[in-house]
Amino acid sequence: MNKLFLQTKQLCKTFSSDGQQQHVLCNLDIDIYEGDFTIIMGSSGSGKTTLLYALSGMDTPTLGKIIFQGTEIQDFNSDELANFRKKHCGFVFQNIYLLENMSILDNVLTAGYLVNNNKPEIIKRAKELFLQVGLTEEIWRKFPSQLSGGEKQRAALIRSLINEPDILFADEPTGALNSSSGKDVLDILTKVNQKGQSIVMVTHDIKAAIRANRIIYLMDGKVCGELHLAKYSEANMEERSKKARDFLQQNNW
Ligand SMILES: Nc1ncnc2c1ncn2[C@@H]1O[C@H](COP(=O)(O)OP(=O)(O)OP(=O)(O)O)[C@@H](O)[C@H]1O
Repeated sequence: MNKLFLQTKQLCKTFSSDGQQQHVLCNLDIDIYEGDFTIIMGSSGSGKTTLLYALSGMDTPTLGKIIFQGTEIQDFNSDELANFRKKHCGFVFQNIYLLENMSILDNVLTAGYLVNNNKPEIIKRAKELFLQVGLTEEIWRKFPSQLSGGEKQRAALIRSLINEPDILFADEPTGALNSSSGKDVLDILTKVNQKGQSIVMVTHDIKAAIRANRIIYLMDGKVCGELHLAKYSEANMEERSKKARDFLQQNNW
């Protein structure tokens, strides 16, 4: 088993509105391992995004601990949290959030320069990543509004990887894409994971879920099931699809 990397201990998140409390995450103990592609699934409202936001320091838990490589991040102040996110985490979302007034290349470089002021190194890495995901120079010179949804999501992925994050958090990154663009994005995620990138991703899509080697199923803010799979390869697609479908059925998905 890979090295323990990110952990929650008795993690709770409660939202309060109009005098009502909603316990969205309830005493979660989750271990995430380095190099894993971990998927979080569950029905709508089960707390998947809330968990992802807590794990990545984008939101603070109500109770409990989040331990990243031995450091408890829930006690960080806002500057320390911002620093943690900038240095260690990459993010991709269903809504892509590229800056519209900059070229795709500048979107990526700007993210890179926030962490590394060695500009030639960032430019070199950005160009290598663009070519790896099949975005040509003609495309990276364009502005976001001139790209297809799939191209934009690939660009957003490059932006999230430019600083070589320890962990990539993804919230339904294929949710708004057609199946061919979705597959391109999943192929990239699979490739970077095979090179060692740790990924935690929320999805509703079984095609996305079977790229992972671990699926955690949430129900009402608790872990109600977990499936371990071999690392993805085209050769074991059928077998892993069946295992994932059976697992999801057992969990009344
Ligand atoms: N900032 C907030 N304030 C109040 N309630 C919230 C807030 N964020 C989330 N919730 C509530 O917490 C519950 C869980 O939300 P969350 O987005 O984590 O679910 P999810 O499993 O990701 O759902 P979906 O699959 O529909 O995206 C929902 O009932 C939601 O309304």
